[in-house]
Amino acid sequence: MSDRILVLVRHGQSEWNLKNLFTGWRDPDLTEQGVAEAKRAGTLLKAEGLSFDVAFTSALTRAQRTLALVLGEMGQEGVKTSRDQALNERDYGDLSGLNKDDARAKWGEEQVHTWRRSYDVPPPGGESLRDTVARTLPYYVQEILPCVLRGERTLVAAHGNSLRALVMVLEKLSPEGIMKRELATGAPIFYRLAADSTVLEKRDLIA
Ligand SMILES: O=C(O)[C@@H](CO)OP(=O)(O)O
Repeated sequence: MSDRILVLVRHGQSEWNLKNLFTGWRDPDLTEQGVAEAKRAGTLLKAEGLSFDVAFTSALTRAQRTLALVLGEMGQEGVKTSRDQALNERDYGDLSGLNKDDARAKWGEEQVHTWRRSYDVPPPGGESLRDTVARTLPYYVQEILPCVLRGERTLVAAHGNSLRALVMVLEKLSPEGIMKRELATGAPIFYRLAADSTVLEKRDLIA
């Protein structure tokens, strides 16, 4: 029986991460540092002796490019890949494109933190993390999980909050627990699942 392996990786630093802008569904590319982070993720995964049978990513450039760089570094360019907007970043609505410090100055530290990290308070015109879970989870259950359970080693390259939505489910975190969970750019998280889809083993490949 082969292992049920799932690796999640957040895209490398984007131009808008660097400029400190709310990004959401906007589509900036990776910075040079982001490219280096994605390559380092590939090197780390290769050093673990891992290879992948299938990959998933969002409809956004920064995640797709990260996936390509990871697979390129592993010498695995041909891996079957699915792209879907179900894995897109949480939609930041009216905040998209605004500077995060300017937003804090305008609405206050606490309000901006609530918009960024609460479970169920959406930013104006955008999605809460709960809304993001509601669109990523069906895709996970219908498309990603069946591959993992069939024993196909699976890589998902996506975004801070679309991956926090999956991490919440995988790690059975409460709404309070997920508030404190930050995902670093280009830092792979390795999971080995049981046949009932619960997590047997979890490792952060960058401490
Ligand atoms: O701007 C965004 O889309 C996200 C990820 O970079 O930011 P935050 O850390 O506020 O969730």
